[in-house]
Amino acid sequence: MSLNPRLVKESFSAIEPVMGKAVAYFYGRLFAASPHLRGMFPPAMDVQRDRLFSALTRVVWSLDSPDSLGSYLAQLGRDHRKYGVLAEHYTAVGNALLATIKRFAGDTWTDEIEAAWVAAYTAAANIMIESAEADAGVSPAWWPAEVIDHELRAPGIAVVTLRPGTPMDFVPGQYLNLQVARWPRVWRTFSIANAPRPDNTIRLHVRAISGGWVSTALVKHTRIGDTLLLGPPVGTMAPPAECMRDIICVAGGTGLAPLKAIVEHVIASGRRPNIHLLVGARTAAELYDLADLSRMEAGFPWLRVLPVVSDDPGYDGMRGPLPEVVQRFHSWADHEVYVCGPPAMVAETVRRLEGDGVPPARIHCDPAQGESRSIYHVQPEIQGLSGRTAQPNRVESGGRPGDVTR
Ligand SMILES: NC(=O)C1=CN([C@@H]2O[C@H](COP(=O)(O)OP(=O)(O)OC[C@H]3O[C@@H](n4cnc5c(N)ncnc54)[C@H](O)[C@@H]3O)[C@@H](O)[C@H]2O)C=CC1
Repeated sequence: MSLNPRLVKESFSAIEPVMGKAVAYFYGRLFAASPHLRGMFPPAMDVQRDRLFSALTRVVWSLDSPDSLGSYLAQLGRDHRKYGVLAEHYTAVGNALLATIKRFAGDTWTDEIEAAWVAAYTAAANIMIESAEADAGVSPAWWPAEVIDHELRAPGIAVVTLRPGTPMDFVPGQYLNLQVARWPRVWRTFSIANAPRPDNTIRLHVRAISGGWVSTALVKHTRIGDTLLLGPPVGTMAPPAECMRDIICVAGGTGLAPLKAIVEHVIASGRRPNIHLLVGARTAAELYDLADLSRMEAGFPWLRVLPVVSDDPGYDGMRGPLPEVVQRFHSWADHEVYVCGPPAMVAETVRRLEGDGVPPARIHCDPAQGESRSIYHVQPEIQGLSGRTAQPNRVESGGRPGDVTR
């Protein structure tokens, strides 16, 4: 059984335009074959669908980059330990996935394509399983964490400080999944907004998103003394290693969180690069962390914090759309660049910086965070799998798209 990334990618691109239907079909198929799995998922599946789509897209389009795919899958495997599911679910998920791809590929499906998907899924699932098994020996599946501080910093924006029951190792720039008691099985991602601290506390910057269950619970209904559940830290954004270049960080809204962690880390490392931190908000009132940032600036003369307000003509400071302000402020071609915030802001900032000659390898942004943005979540299972394989069965039957209960 050998990998054939080309065949997997070609068949996947045929499905991408109807991905919404395909993902709905996938879950229908999965729950029809394994009804007991439904209870492991949240009541509302909308975010879940996005997560599956994100994960699948990322895996398929990374098949030619085994190193980065391997570390992504290993992280995904470790992260899935918190769902507390069982080994055989990998097979159930694989079967449902294969049936779905076959159904939506229609006439283009061949035995060769099927073999390519079986090989790819089996390899991916085995990396996740092995990584989770290795992690089980050294790290908890999740961390209960106590809320030790809760500050409402602006309308709908809170800074929440947590103390995990056992210390959590993480890299500045990483994020984690979080569950509140009010919404069991609903996990949302938030970046850790500080570098590791001696007291092991973790800070989160949270904006209550309209319709966002977890973010609203965190901002409006969480009190000091409450307990939350944290998944393991994930994500690949990290401080520059051994790099003497100057740094620019472009933070949109609560996208500030991981960039603040990175800046804290660089300051604590003893290095002295010049750091420009551009902090964008729509209104001055939403510059929720300025007091803290000013303190950092006062303690580290190489840091310049530059607030930028986009939607308030009366604001007495730098005004305008953040990507435009970044571009016109300075040439950043020699800098290490970190960008985080709303996806469109990130994309536009990156586009402009690349246009101005910043090499893509020096631009760092993580693909997802916050309640409004979803993360990979295939929801297979993980524990106690030595010697077992997650290989799905060949597709045995198929109905029409939408015929999810067959
Ligand atoms: N809370 C967290 O831990 C993290 C959150 N994020 C993400 O950061 C984002 C933060 O959202 P908000 O605070 O509501 O930001 P926001 O909507 O208030 O915007 C923040 C800044 O980005 C600019 N901006 C927004 N949309 C833009 C666009 N289409 N083009 C150019 N500039 C644009 C605004 O003008 C403003 O300067 C969310 O997407 C969230 O998922 C990312 C990482 C961590």
